[in-house]
Amino acid sequence: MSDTAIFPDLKGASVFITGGGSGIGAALSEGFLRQGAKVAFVGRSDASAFVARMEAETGNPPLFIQCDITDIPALKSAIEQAAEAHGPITTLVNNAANDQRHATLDVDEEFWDWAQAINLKAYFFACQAVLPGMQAAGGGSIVNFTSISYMMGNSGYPAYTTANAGINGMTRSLAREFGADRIRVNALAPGWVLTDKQLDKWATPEALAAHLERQCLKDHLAPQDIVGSTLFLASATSRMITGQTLVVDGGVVVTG
Ligand SMILES: NC(=O)c1ccc[n+]([C@@H]2O[C@H](COP(=O)([O-])OP(=O)(O)OC[C@H]3O[C@@H](n4cnc5c(N)ncnc54)[C@H](O)[C@@H]3O)[C@@H](O)[C@H]2O)c1
Ligand SMILES: O=C(O)C(=O)C[C@H](O)[C@H](O)CO
Repeated sequence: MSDTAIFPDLKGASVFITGGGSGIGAALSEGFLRQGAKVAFVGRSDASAFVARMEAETGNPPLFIQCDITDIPALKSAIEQAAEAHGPITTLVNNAANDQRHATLDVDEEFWDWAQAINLKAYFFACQAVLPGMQAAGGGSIVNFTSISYMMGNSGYPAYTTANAGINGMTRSLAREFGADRIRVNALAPGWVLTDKQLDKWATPEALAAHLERQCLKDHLAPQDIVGSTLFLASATSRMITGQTLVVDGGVVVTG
């Protein structure tokens, strides 16, 4: 991992990350662990190999709780379990999502509900579950991952882009409602980040070249490129920033 600034207030902080065992989420887990934070994360599949690797490489093992975030009672119970182990959660990172491609005319109600359950509903109920603990702790920071895909007006995954836009509205409303409690709620919109899954599923040479053409900065983003901005939004370094969407995309220029 490339060098990242140290944020002293994150040492010992109780951090909860959805989907923290692979993709961008794994880089985020590692980034918080290297700050000395107490990290709990949820994911659907067994993450014991990742936990062991983090313990070996950072000396600070994360707590993994197996959970499908579309099961809201299970998600709430995982958040309670994390708070019991690490103390009230003062940083929530809503990261888990699914950008499965789909054509508008093929979407049925079941698919729509599934897409919103992962990409929007779980975000809201994770926020709801951590807010009372943050109020009692005197503050906290929530980082909701969204995407530039809806800002670009991309086709090919309309249920996902709808949820991404919804995340920004939810972020601004929660920032307003809980600002007086010193709880900050921000969104982070990555550009195209070349995770193993993106490379495996969607990244053709043509699509990559076309995307780079639209970026001001001519390097593709890696998961590590998202870590510093997330740590910044979590830490008190950004204490007067709330209700914002931070775009980390290499400067994508959106045209007609
Ligand atoms: N990779 C990109 O190019 C990109 C671009 C823009 C935005 N984003 C956003 O960044 C975030 C992370 O993206 P990523 O590319 O790392 O995704 P990913 O699909 O590689 O990883 C998502 C993680 O969430 C977990 N997850 C998915 N569904 C789950 C469920 N129902 N229950 C529990 N865990 C579940 C997965 O197991 C995985 O660990 C997402 O919010 C995504 O919208 C990614
Ligand atoms: O949000 C996602 O999952 C993306 O992959 C967004 C990318 O920037 C997009 O696919 C590139 O056109």
